[in-house]
Amino acid sequence: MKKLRAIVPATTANLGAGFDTFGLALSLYNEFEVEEHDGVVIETIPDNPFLKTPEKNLFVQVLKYACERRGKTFHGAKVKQITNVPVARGLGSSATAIVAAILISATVSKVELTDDLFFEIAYRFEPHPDNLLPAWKGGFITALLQNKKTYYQHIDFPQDIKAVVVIPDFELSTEKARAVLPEKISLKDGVFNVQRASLFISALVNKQYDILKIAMDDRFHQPYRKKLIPGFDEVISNALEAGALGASLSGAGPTVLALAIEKFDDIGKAMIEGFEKHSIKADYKVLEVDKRGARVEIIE
Ligand SMILES: Nc1ncnc2c1ncn2[C@@H]1O[C@H](COP(=O)(O)OP(=O)(O)O)[C@@H](O)[C@H]1O
Ligand SMILES: N[C@@H](CCOP(=O)(O)O)C(=O)O
Repeated sequence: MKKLRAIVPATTANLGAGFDTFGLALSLYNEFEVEEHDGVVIETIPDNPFLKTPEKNLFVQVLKYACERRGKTFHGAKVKQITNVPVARGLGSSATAIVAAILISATVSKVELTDDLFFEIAYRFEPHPDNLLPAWKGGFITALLQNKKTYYQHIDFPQDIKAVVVIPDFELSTEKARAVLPEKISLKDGVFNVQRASLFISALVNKQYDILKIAMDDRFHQPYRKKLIPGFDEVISNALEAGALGASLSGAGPTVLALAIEKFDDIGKAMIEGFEKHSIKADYKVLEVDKRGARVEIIE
């Protein structure tokens, strides 16, 4: 096997009312380099002892599965990861690892990567098309999984909208953030979210940005998850006051997302203040929408 590199964008899922449905690729990238090796050796930049453990490293686990699925023995791999997407912060870090390994396996085995093949492998590791699809294909995607089939649509995301993501300095695993969700929701809350999710799509298509503020509200997950995120309400209201078009939890959190066409730094700083009032340190990034999705390069 040659030395290969996969570059995969971060994603922000849900965007408020589109819980388990909407996902957007962002201009922040994880890189995964791999070459054949006896045994597994993982280097992570920056150093991350957790990700250097092969059993915890989804990139290695998916590579191994994809290799064995082809009837081959997995002898190991030398992996170098440049991790710009923080782990367990609601920016689709696990999806970057899964997508990278699937794309690299398909390239090595010279197999055409169909949707069926992609999802057959990906869903063994993470059942979230709202992260997997934008990480793979880029842009904004609305998706659903029914009877083992994934239905999805790409929607043009306005060029002038940027994402301000405010990343607090604590981790929240997707597993933990899903464990606090209720089994059932009321009809009233169901209607609330359907109305807002539909309005969100219409506002994007018609470029009617003043509607985004109301369209990004949610009753499916944020009211439950915010208990795990000190300052959440204040961070959202600070973002809106500073000029954001709309704001929501990013994925399962704890990162908070604001969409904006101006005042990006003011919005980022105001959101950080919201966290700081609750003694949480945070950092912000102003990101573009990634339209390209994941890619694989042959290095040597
Ligand atoms: N960049 C990565 N490389 C390899 N494995 C990863 C990576 N990011 C996450 N994982 C694995 O996936 C698990 C689940 O991560 P998760 O909580 O879903 O994070 P995120 O919300 O950032 O996707 C982690 O505990 C880790 O074992
Ligand atoms: N729809 C999922 C998305 C999880 O995204 P992540 O980036 O936090 O893994 C959810 O909200 O649980």
